[in-house]
Parts: sequence; C-alpha cells; structure tokens
Amino acid sequence: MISKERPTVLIVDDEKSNLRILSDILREDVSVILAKDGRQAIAKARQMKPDLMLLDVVMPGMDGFSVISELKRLPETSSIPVIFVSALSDVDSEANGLRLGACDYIHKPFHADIVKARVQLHLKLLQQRSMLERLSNIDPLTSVANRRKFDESLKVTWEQSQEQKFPFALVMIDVDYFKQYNDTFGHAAGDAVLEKVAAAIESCIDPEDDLVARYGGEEFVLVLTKKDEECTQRLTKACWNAVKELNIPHLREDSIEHITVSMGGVYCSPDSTSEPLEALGEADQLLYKAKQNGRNCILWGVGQNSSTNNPLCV
Ligand SMILES: Nc1nc2c(ncn2[C@@H]2O[C@H](COP(=O)(O)OP(=O)(O)OP(=O)(O)O)[C@@H](O)[C@H]2O)c(=O)[nH]1
Repeated sequence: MISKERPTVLIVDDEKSNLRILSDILREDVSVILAKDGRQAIAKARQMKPDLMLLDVVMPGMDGFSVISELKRLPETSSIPVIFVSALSDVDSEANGLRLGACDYIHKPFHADIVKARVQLHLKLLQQRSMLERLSNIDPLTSVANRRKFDESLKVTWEQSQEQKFPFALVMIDVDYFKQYNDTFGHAAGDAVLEKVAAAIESCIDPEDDLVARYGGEEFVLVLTKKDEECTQRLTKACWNAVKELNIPHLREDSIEHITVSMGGVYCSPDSTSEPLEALGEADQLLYKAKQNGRNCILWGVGQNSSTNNPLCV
C-alpha cells in the first residue's frame, strides 16, 4: 500500500552495474533499496515492504521467476507489484513473467526514460488502487470503518486469534433513543451526532490493534484485540464515557438528557469453540438486554457461551 510521500522501490539484479544505473535513474523520484540476489530480494521485500520491485530474471541461485512465485505465495509480499527487467526478450519468457504475476516487463538493454515512465505509471496505478481500497472500507458519514471492513476484520482477527493465541473482544454499541432525537432535531442533526459519536469512540481505541466500525444505522461495533478482560472493559467504558462527555442535549422528558449509548460485549479467548458470528450474536443479545435494562449501560458476557445467562453490568 502506497501511503508515504516518497515511494520505495526495491531493485534486484546480480550485476552491480545494473543496480547502480537503475538506482541512478530512479533515485530522484523514489527511495531505492538494492538486493543482489533472489534470497536477499525476498528478505528485503518481507522486511521493508517496498511499494514496487524491479526484478532481474537470470540470476545465479534463485532466478526472478522463482522469486516472484515466492513473493506471491507470501501474504505479506503478495500485493507488491513487480516489474521484470530482463535480457530474456523472447515471447515465452515475457508471457511467463506476466503469468506469474508481474505487472510489466522491461527489456534489457533498457532506456532510462522507459524505466522512469513505467515506474511512474505503476506507482500512479498503485496510488489509485490504494485510494479505492481505502474508500471501499470507510463509512462515508462517520469516516470510521464500514460494515464490509468489519466483516473482513472479524474473520481475520478470529483466525489470527486462534493461530497466535491472543484474546479479543466484540462490543456492539447502539445510540439510545435515536429515533426520538431525529424526530425532534431532524435527520441532519442526527447525522452530526453519529459523526461525533464515532469520533469519540475512535479517539479511545488503539488504531494498531483495535477497530471501530459502523455496523449499520445508529449501531457501531468494536473489535478490541490482545488485551486482558480488565483492560478491555476499561477501554469499553472509556468509549461509553467519551460519548457521554460529548454532552449532546437530547431534551427527553425522562431522565436521559444527553445522548448516550448502550453496549453489549463478549470476550473471546483463542480456544473459543464458538464461531465469529455466534460471538457477534451474543454481543447483540447483550446489547438488547442493556436496552431492556434501561439503556445507557454496558453489559458484558461472563465466560464462553454463558454471556446471555449471566451478564455483568459495568
Ligand atoms: N440521522 C440518521 N438517522 C439514522 C441513520 N441510520 C438510522 N437512523 C435512525 O436511527 C433510528 C433508530 O431507531 P430505533 O431502532 O427505533 O432505535 P432508538 O430510537 O435509538 O431506540 P433504542 O435503540 O431502543 O434506544 C431510526 O429513526 C433511523 O431512521 C442515519 O444514517 N442518520
């Protein structure tokens, strides 16, 4: 994913002179990393995650075709675009390189302007792709993750939790009496509340490990990873409190004078036997109970699959 101002290009060639010439051509526009063989190329790609690679084909030991096959197999390098730069100018070699997943093929001897132009073109395409990816994962009203991103993250988090043995929590969040708010203040004011609520929740979580997503309508969901139960509950309470502290007047006749949220959370351990959707269902039931309980509270499940029988109010 191309996020930095100055993209990084990994150049792989066993000929020192080619490495020097190619880096001289590119270093004005990009940061250059060099590798002199296939093994080094894979190690540097995994470690430094370049935005683009220029890869020689004929190299002693591991050739460029084997390198690209390995890069495409590894999840952390599979999306790095690779341009072959090769003296093999026959149709079969070029077709093979493209079939293996290269985005382009430049023939040696290369021309500086062609190398520059092709690199710029692929960096531009990469930038557009990453912008599209970002947009397709974001809720346009609140700018937090959308349902699509949440579904994907839940699946990945569940799998990683099982493999890497870390716990995670799912928390469903729903704005209280929101219909009444819309009816009183109008839909546009309701939209502004959703934006503020999302931002308040987002400000409390750790963007490295956690995710807040708009689940739909006035409902949000949290995925909190790698924390013990106490820390998870503390963080959830901080989110609940952050919404309260927005002090958005609701003007209800009863006791709730400000916008509040209800929450239902479950803590999933790596040895959980239930499935992600079951855990989500449990969190949803706890949220329902929190609403029945008078709203403006958090209900936690206690232990695996026992959450709905014995909820804990914090
Ligand atoms: N402004 C605005 N309102 C929305 C949006 N999505 C859903 N809503 C409104 O959210 C309200 C949800 O109403 P209900 O499901 O009855 O829930 P509630 O009034 O919050 O009641 P409780 O959840 O029981 O506290 C409905 O009036 C929806 O129209 C949105 O994007 N913007």
